[in-house]
Amino acid sequence: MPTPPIDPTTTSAWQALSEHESTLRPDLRTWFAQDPERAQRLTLPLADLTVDLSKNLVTDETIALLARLADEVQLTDRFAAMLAGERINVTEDRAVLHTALRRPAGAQPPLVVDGQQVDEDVQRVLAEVSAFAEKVRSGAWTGVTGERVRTVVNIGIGGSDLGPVMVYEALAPYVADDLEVRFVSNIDPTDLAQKTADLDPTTTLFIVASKTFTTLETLTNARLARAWLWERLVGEGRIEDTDEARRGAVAQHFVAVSTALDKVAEFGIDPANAFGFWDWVGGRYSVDSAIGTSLAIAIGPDAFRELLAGFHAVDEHARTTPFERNVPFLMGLLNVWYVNFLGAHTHAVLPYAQQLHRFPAYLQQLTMESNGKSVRWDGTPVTTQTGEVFWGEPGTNGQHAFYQLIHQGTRLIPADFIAVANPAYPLRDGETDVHALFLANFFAQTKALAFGKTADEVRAEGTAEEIVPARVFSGNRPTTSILAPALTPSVVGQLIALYEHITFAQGVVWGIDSFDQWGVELGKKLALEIAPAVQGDAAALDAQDPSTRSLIARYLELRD
Ligand SMILES: O=P(O)(O)OC[C@H]1O[C@](O)(CO)[C@@H](O)[C@@H]1O
Repeated sequence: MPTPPIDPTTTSAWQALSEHESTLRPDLRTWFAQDPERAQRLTLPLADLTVDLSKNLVTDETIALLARLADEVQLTDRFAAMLAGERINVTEDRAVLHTALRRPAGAQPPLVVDGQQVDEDVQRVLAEVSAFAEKVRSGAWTGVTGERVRTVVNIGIGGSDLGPVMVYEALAPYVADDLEVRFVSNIDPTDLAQKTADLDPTTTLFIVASKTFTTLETLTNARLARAWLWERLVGEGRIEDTDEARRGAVAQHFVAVSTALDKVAEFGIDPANAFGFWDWVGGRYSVDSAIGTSLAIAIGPDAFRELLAGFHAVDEHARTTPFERNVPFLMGLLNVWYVNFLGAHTHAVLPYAQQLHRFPAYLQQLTMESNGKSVRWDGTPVTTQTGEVFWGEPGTNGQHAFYQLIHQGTRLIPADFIAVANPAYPLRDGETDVHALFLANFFAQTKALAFGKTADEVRAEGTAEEIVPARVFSGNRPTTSILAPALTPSVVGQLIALYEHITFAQGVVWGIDSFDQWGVELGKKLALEIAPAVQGDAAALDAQDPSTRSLIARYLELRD
C-alpha cells in the first residue's frame, strides 16, 4: 500500500491560510507604496532567469504560510524521493526520473535505481543520439539513393510531439540552415498529407517517436509515411519494386525512439536505428530524452546538451534552495493559493517571444495531464480543487484578443508573462528598436493589471461621467514576470524545468500522482470500439448509445 498523502486541508497552514485570506484585502498600490523593498525582495534569480513575484496577491505573511504548507505536506522530501528514484508514480508503480536525463556526465554519487546504472544508461543513449545527429548533419547518413537528409519528419503525439515541436520553434535560430524538421501528430490524415506534400522522399528522414509504440495516431501515421515513401520511391523509379528494396528504404529513411524496442522491430525499423529510453520517463517529461532526437539533429548535439544543462540548473535550484527563494516551489504554492483560496479556475501563460508560441500548448499537457485528477495517489478522493486550466497565446496577439477579460472581467486569472531581453532578430523600424517596443507592452500589461486605473484617474482625463465605469481598471490582477537574457538552449531548458517543478509542487500539495494519465484511456478504448461502426458495421452501430448512434448515422449519410 502506498503511503497515504497528507490531506492539505487538515494542516495547520491550511487553516491559517483560510483565516489569512478572509481578512486579506489585496491592494497592490498600497502594498508597493508602503513597502519600497517589495519589488526587490520578491524578485528572485533562477539560473539565467529573473523572476518578479512582487505583483502577486501575497504579503510576506502569505508566503510564510505557504512555506508552512509546503513543509507540512513534505514537499522537499517528496522531491528528494523523486530525484532518488523512489516509485512515486504509484498507480503505474514506477520511478519518476526525468531529472536523471539531464544530470551531467560524471555526476556524483552515481544514480543507481533497482540495480539500473541510470547515469550510465542515460549517457550511453545521449551519445548514440548525438552520434546519429552528427551523421545526419554532416551528410554521412544518407537516404537510399545516397542523398543527404534535408527534412526530418517527427511522427509522434502528446509528449512525443509537443516538447520537440515547442523547443524546435523556440530555438529556430539555432537550426542548421540546410535542415528542416516537420512534426506530424494528428491522426487526421490532413496532417501527414500536408506535411509531406512538397517533400522529396530521397532527402526525407522519418523519426517515429512513441514511448509505448502502441499509440494509434503515431503508428497509423508511421504506416502512412512508410506507404508514401515506398510509393514515391518506386513510382519515381528510385528503388526496385521489391520487398528487399522496400526494406532497404525503411532502414535508411526511418528511425525510432521508444521504450519498446521489440515493437520497433515488428514495425520493420532496424533496432540498430532506434534510440531507447525508460518507463521512468513520462511522455510529457520526455523532451530531454531520446524523444528529442529531432532536436539534436536540428540544433546539433552541443546545443542539445546546453538545453539539458538548463534543465539541470533548475533541478539543482529546486533541490537546494530554501522555500522562500525557491522559484518553482514558490510559484507552485502561489498557484495553490490562487486555486484553493482565491478561487482561480485558470492560469494564463503569456510569452512575449514569438518563438515561444507553442509554449502554452506544451504546458497544457504538462500541467493538465499531470494534475487534472480527482483522486489521490492512494485512490481516495482529493480533498480540494485541483488542476486549473492552463492556456495562453504570445503577446501582443493575446492583447488584441482576450486580455479584455483578464483586465476587466469578473474572474481572477493569474498570469505568467515571459520575455527575453535580446531578440534573435533585432529589427529596427526607422529609429525604433522594434523589440524594445514589443517589451514596452510586456511591462505595460503587468503594470496595468497590478495597479489598474481609478475612477478619479479616468475622470481626470475628461471622460464623460456615464463612460467612467467602463473605463475603470480594478487592478490587483496577479502576474509573475519572467525575464531571460535571450532564448538560448539553456534558457529554454530552464523554462521547461521551472514549469515541471511548479506542476510537481502543486501535485504534492493536492496529494495526487502527477505522473499517470488514466483519464485519456477511456476515449482511446471507445474510439477502437466505435471504429467498425463508422466504417459501416451495422452491429457495431447498433451497440452505440442513441446519441452516438444517430451522430454516426448522420456522418454516414453525409459521407460522399
Ligand atoms: O509516446 P506515446 O507512447 O506514443 O504516447 C503519446 C502520448 O499519449 C499519452 O499517453 C496520453 O495522451 C501521453 O501521456 C503521451 O505523451
